[in-house]
Amino acid sequence: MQPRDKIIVEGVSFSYGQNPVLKDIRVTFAEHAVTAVMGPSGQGKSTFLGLFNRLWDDVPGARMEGDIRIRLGGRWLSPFSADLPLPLLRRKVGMIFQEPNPLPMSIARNMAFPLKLAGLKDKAVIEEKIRTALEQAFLWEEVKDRLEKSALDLSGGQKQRLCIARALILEPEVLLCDEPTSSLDTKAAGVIEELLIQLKKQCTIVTVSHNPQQVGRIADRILMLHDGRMTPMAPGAVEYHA
Ligand SMILES: Nc1ncnc2c1ncn2[C@@H]1O[C@H](COP(=O)(O)OP(=O)(O)OP(=O)(O)O)[C@@H](O)[C@H]1O
Repeated sequence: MQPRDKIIVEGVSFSYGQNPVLKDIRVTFAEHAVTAVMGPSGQGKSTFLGLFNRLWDDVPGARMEGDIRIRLGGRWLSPFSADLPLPLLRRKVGMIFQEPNPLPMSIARNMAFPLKLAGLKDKAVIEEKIRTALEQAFLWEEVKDRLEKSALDLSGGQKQRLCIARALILEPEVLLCDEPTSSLDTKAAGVIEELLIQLKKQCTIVTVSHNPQQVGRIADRILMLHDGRMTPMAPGAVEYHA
């Protein structure tokens, strides 16, 4: 069966003030796939990723033209739609970053935090959701006996899996990953790679990576960003120096 589109990007250009970064990008993203965005440093990969959850809303002078549609809850919506308030958009389009960013509080409170922001109060439901998300992120077994301990004492790889679990707890339909393994050692990075492959069953994943080997292992599709333009790459054809 042909995979369905999850995201459609139509003629998107983006600039920071006088600095044009993205030029007339037209691309679609398939549901339940890992799509990797590659390209040399400073070409706009993070900028592109951040368009899907309006990360650049508050940057002075930032301007986007064109259209983005994301199929959320069965409806095609623009991230800028009045039907999609920013907190809801960010629940449905989760994001993880290069440096894991747990909050300076316990593992359990890190996990409960987004649920409480979303208005959930039932303690038993929160506990169940925490367990499910930590299991999905391959972290439960490692932390189940230390949920009340500080998240800051976890290893780098564990912190990144905690951040993934914290995004998953909101049941996102899209997960944006901005170089999610670049601060990790090879072993910890391998766990995250395996995790992303598993997570595409439940989410559509768009990941930025500088690592052609990694992309070869995890991506169903590769897009190269260069000079503001985006081009699909054949698997195996990816070779560049960042
Ligand atoms: N908040 C911002 N304000 C102004 N310019 C920015 C901002 N963020 C990024 N830029 C500029 O936009 C361009 C693209 O940056 P971006 O971080 O998106 O590239 P990248 O491909 O993700 O880079 P890298 O691979 O090094 O992470 C760069 O010229 C950068 O200086």
